Amino acid sequence: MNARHTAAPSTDLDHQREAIAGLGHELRALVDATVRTVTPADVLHRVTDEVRRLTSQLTGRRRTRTEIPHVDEFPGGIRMFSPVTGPGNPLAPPVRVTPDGDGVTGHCTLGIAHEGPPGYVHGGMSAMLLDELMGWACSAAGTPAMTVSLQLRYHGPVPVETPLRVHARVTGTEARKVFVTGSITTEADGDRQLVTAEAVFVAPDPERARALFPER
Ligand SMILES: CCCCC/C=C\C/C=C\C/C=C\C/C=C\CCCC(=O)SCCNC(=O)CCNC(=O)[C@H](O)C(C)(C)COP(=O)(O)OP(=O)(O)OC[C@H]1O[C@@H](n2cnc3c(N)ncnc32)[C@H](O)[C@@H]1OP(=O)(O)O
Repeated sequence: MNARHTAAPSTDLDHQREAIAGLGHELRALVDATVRTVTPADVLHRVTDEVRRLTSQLTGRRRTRTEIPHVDEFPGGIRMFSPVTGPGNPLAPPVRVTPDGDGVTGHCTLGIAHEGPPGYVHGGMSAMLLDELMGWACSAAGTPAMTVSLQLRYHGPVPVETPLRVHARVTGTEARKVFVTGSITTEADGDRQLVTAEAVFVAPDPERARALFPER
């Protein structure tokens, strides 16, 4: 058992978030094992039955499409099930986001499950990381907003199984529009930008925001 499971949670919310993160962590390991295994078909069939049995245990009420999970802070905070930063989402690496001097920086390592060319990250995955981090930069600048335009340049392939750094910063605003740039480098070579991005985000007007996020 690792520290993730033994640390004493301070509140019910912490307890729930820890449980969600614990399941996400194990599912991520399952996904990695699934895309790597060369095990014979009979073992795969056995595991398939076992996974089906486990899935059937997640019963009870399911959240609705627009429901914001009670473990989340929206907008601009913890998103437990984000496909990029959510510790509870096995699709997420997950990226750890920290504020920095002029925006936000994300740290993550992608696996074979995120592969495009063999050994390298899928271009759509790079776009997703940048889109998300640029969204965090908007929130960090006090303007939660949604992407209306995203342009990427792929300068060099991004390796899997290599610690990465994703940086995003707001370069300007114009009424509800926010202009943002972003980049991906390896941790080892922070000067060599492998992917760069430019995006426009728009903070929805209040009426639009109420219609889009009725549960907020
Ligand atoms: C109740 C409080 C809640 C507040 C919550 C507010 C925001 C929270 C939002 C996000 C944060 C949450 C989570 C972050 C998660 C992920 C991060 C990754 C980001 C994404 O994954 S996000 C998904 C993909 N994203 C979309 O799904 C957007 C689809 N879109 C729309 O839903 C509308 O577009 C909307 C609502 C954004 C704005 O609608 P609207 O009605 O409020 O604004 P409007 O149309 O008036 O445009 C205003 C000005 O933007 C210009 N403009 C518009 N489009 C443009 C374009 N393409 N290029 C250049 N400029 C453009 C116009 O030209 C005008 O400019 P001007 O005023 O100068 O004419």
